[in-house]
Order: sequence, then C-alpha cells, then structure tokens
Amino acid sequence: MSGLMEIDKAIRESDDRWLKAKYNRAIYIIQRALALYSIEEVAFSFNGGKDSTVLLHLLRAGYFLHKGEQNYANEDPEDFPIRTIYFESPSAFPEINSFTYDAAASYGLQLDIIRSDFKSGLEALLKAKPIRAIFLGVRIGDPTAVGQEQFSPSSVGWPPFMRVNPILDWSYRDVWAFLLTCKVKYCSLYDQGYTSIGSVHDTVPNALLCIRNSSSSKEKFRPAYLLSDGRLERAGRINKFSSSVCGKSPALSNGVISVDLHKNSLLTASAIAVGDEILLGTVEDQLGTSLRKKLHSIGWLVSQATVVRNDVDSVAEEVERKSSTSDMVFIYGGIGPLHSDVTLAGVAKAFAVRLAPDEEFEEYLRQVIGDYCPGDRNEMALLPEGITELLHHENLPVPLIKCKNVIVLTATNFTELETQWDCLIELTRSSGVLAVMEPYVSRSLATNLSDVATAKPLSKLCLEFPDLHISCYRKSVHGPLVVSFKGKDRARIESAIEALRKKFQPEAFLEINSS
Ligand SMILES: Cc1cc2nc3c(=O)[nH]c(=O)nc-3n(C[C@H](O)[C@H](O)[C@H](O)COP(=O)(O)O)c2cc1C
Ligand SMILES: Nc1ncnc2c1ncn2[C@@H]1O[C@H](COP(=O)(O)OP(=O)(O)OP(=O)(O)O)[C@@H](O)[C@H]1O
Ligand SMILES: [Mg+2]
Repeated sequence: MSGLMEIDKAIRESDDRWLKAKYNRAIYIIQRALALYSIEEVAFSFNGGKDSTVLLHLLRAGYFLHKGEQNYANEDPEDFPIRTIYFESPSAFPEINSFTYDAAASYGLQLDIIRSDFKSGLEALLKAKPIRAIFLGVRIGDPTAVGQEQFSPSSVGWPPFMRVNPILDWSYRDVWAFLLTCKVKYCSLYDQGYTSIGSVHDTVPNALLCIRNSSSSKEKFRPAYLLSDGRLERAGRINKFSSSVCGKSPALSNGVISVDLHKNSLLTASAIAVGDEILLGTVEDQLGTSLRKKLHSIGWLVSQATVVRNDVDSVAEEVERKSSTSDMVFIYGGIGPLHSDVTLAGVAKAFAVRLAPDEEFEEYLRQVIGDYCPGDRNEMALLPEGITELLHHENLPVPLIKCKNVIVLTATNFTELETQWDCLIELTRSSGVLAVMEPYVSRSLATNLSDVATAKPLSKLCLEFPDLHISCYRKSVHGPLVVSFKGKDRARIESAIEALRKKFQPEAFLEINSS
C-alpha cells in the first residue's frame, strides 16, 4: 500500500471523532486549493515544527486523494510535487534543521531553502516561480492567526499570494492526536519538553512539563504531547509571546483600569441585559437591580442600563455604543448553547472580530459539563478572538470572560451574581480588573409638602449643588415626597441638606435613611 494512503487509513480507523472531523475539514481545504490552483502554483511553507509536520502529512494525504480524483495514471505513488519552502535561519535549533532535512529526504520533498527574511524571500520566490498560494501550519491562538481565515490573501505590503491555512481551527490536542495516531516522526525537541518552537534565543522547554528530580541537578522534561492544557503551549516562549494563564496577549490589558483607590475621579458603567423574555415582561430583570447596587457600592456611576433582544445585531450595536461611552460594560443573559444565546457573537461583532475556539475555556467547560457535545466542537467554547481575557478565580467553575472593557457575566440568578461579583472584587485586589472607588454617600429626606410647593426651591438647590445627585420620587401619589442626595463628599451633602431646610419650615423634611 502506498505510504500516502497510510495517513488517511490511520485516521479513518481511529475512533477519535473530533480528530476525524478536523482531518476531514483540513483535507477538504487542501483539495479545494488543489482544484483552484495548479500544482506549480502552490507551495508548502515547512519549518520542521509540529504544526507544519501535521500539515506535511495532510498535504501528502490530500494530494494523494486529489490525484485519485484526477485519475492520473503511471505516476510514482510516493511522488510529492508540491514545492516546499524552508526559511532557514542561523538562530534555528540544529534539531529543527536536521529534522527538516531528514523529512525532506524521507518524503521526497522538493525543498527550497531561503536564507533571507520572510518578506524579501517571498518576493524573490514569487518573481522566479508562478506561485499563487502557500500552505501554512498557522493555528488559531498563534499570534499571527488573528483575523485569518482558511483562505486569506497575504497582507498589504507583502507580495500577493493566497495563504491557505488548512489547520487553522486545530487545537494543541488535535495536533498531538494526529501525530500520535498516524505514528509519524516529529522533531526530537518535542520529546524534550519543548511545546512550541521559535529560535534558540526565545525558546526553552515548557516548565509545566518539568520533572522535579532532587537527586540530580539536571532538569528533565516530559514530552510535549503530555501537556494537558493547550493554553500553556507557549509557556516556553520567552520574549514576545510569553503567556500566562491569566493574560493571553499584551493587547488584553486594554480596558483594564488600575486598582488604585480613585478618590475623586468618576468611573461610569453600563449594564446590558440580553433577553426577549425581559422585553416581553415574562421574566423580571433581577440581576440588573442587584448589579447596579453593587456597582454603586464600589463608587461607580451606572450611566445607563438597557435591555436588548436576543439578536446579534442588537447586542453588537449596544455593546459598540456602550463600550465607547462607558469605562466598563457589564452584559448578562444570552450565554450558552441555545439558538438565542447570541451575546458573545454580538460582543465579537461589536469589536469586528470573529468567534474562535478557545482551548483554555473549552477545558474548563469540559470539567463542568463533561465531554458530551453533539457536534464536533463545543460551540460554547467559541470566544471573541484576540480580545478575550479569562478571569480566573478558585470559586468560579468557569472563568469570567472579559473582552476589552466588556465583562460578560454568566450569572442567571441573584446567588450566582453574588459569587461572580465577589470574585471580581477579589480579582480587583490582585490584578486590577475593576477599580474600587471612593463609595457614594447617600441621605434621604421625606416631606408632606406638595410638589408645587417644593419644585422651585428644589430646582434652585440642584443648581447650587451641581456635584450632587439630587433626586425626588414618591411611592404613591398621595404619600410623602422623598428627596435623596447622593455624592462622594459627605460635607457637601450636609451643606445641601442644610440649604434645603433653610428654604422651608425646619420640620418640613425628616431624615428617613442614610448610608
Ligand atoms: C509563507 C509565509 C507567508 C507569510 N505571509 C505573511 C503575510 O501575508 N502577512 C504577514 O503579516 N506576515 C506573513 N508572514 C509572517 C508570519 O505571519 C509571521 O510573522 C512569522 O511566521 C512569525 O514568525 P516568528 O515567530 O519567527 O517571528 C508569512 C510567513 C510565511 C512563512
Ligand atoms: N522558518 C520557516 N520556514 C517555513 N515556514 C515557516 C517558518 N516559520 C513559520 N513557518 C510557517 O508558519 C507556520 C506556523 O509557525 P508556528 O511556529 O506557529 O508552527 P510550527 O513551527 O509548525 O510549530 P510550533 O508551534 O511547535 O513551533 C508553520 O507551520 C509554517 O507553515
Ligand atoms: Mg514554530
């Protein structure tokens, strides 16, 4: 049997449903690319890394299947005519270099070695050869994947070609499941604890795979495939992309407000409830009231609270508006796997990014809801790409989601909100998610005077104390009128109350409660 067939056979015989689905999708992309471009017009960018090793074998299988469809006769079954390009750098690991050369020899790759940088190398290559599409082993989660699709034209400023990313949606787990199921060779560094490989200057073994051995001073590492959390794949990359469990990329610090106790500055929050049932009046928005009280208790001004429909565009429009006018937006409702759960899609749309699978989040969901999910991926683990930060707390079974200055609360009742809020406040102390501000002071007075008698003096009072919130309301038409004063400066509130009393009989206003 042809070596090219073995990959396809190994996957078809495996009982890994998820891997099969990923494989089929990748093969589909490869076959469509080969149908679109002639074999001289495509190239494979290979660097000996695990992702490009997966792609090598997928391309071999995909090419074999494509050739079968084309009914080519009398061709060497081991023939692999796709031009393969390797950008060799002096700072590459020798193990990577030798694996790349060995793989080229074993699989009959026509290797073009390019020793200049990516851009000028590609410019020269595209001048010399009729290449129009290049296969890459880029995966979502890689810093360079943001905004890319399976077929993405090269960026502005780069020579024009199509980037074809057949394994864009593969996770760390999928990569290792494939390499181990197909029993193919991979670079030896991955057996020494390296989980993602850059240059010798920025790559070390992944500390999470370290085997502590007190009897020997030499550190040993487990193989890369034993890293159970794909989220920590880049923990061995030093400078640029070093990532921790909490922060995924430097851009994620957007919208984080410092922990300092802001004395006099004003921070505003908006709350968005997502739910047709709230708009229809069938369900009460209990969370809204409680959330606003909580925000108020930490000195935030809630500038707006809205309810929107379970509709991507309605959510997106509201999030876009509120995130640009408030310091922080809280959104709740519409989270989950149901057709009406569109909140995250709306948040993604508001920031013009797509929803992408998040391995870290998926792992948490798996621990809570188990492995069961009807499709080949957990739709609930799709999060806005490149802008999502997961907020972890030991009391939360699943972390909270923060996208720029939008916090997505998954609470559905009062008790759950209490828990999530307490965690947010604790996180504030450790990592500054929300700023705790000088709290508001509030005092309320009641009077039996009529509205007509109080209206003018009260509106004058508001002009005299523009820094305070002075509000009036009645619990019933004939009951007393309540005047409430809110502000951050107790002395100012006292002056305002004194000024109010001076305008009427001293006993006309009685204090009812204060905080
Ligand atoms: C074949 C190929 C095509 C690339 N096309 C683009 C591109 O269109 N736009 C771009 O910004 N970078 C492009 N890059 C560069 C990569 O996005 C990225 O900068 C590089 O792989 C990062 O490698 P590093 O981690 O070693 O810096 C390309 C790289 C290769 C190998
Ligand atoms: N020096 C290079 N020469 C050719 N292609 C490259 C080079 N560097 C990156 N690429 C392309 O970019 C893809 C993504 O690189 P990336 O480093 O994320 O993955 P990898 O090297 O295959 O695996 P790992 O994540 O373990 O390092 C590669 O699969 C390859 O297609
Ligand atoms: Mg690499």
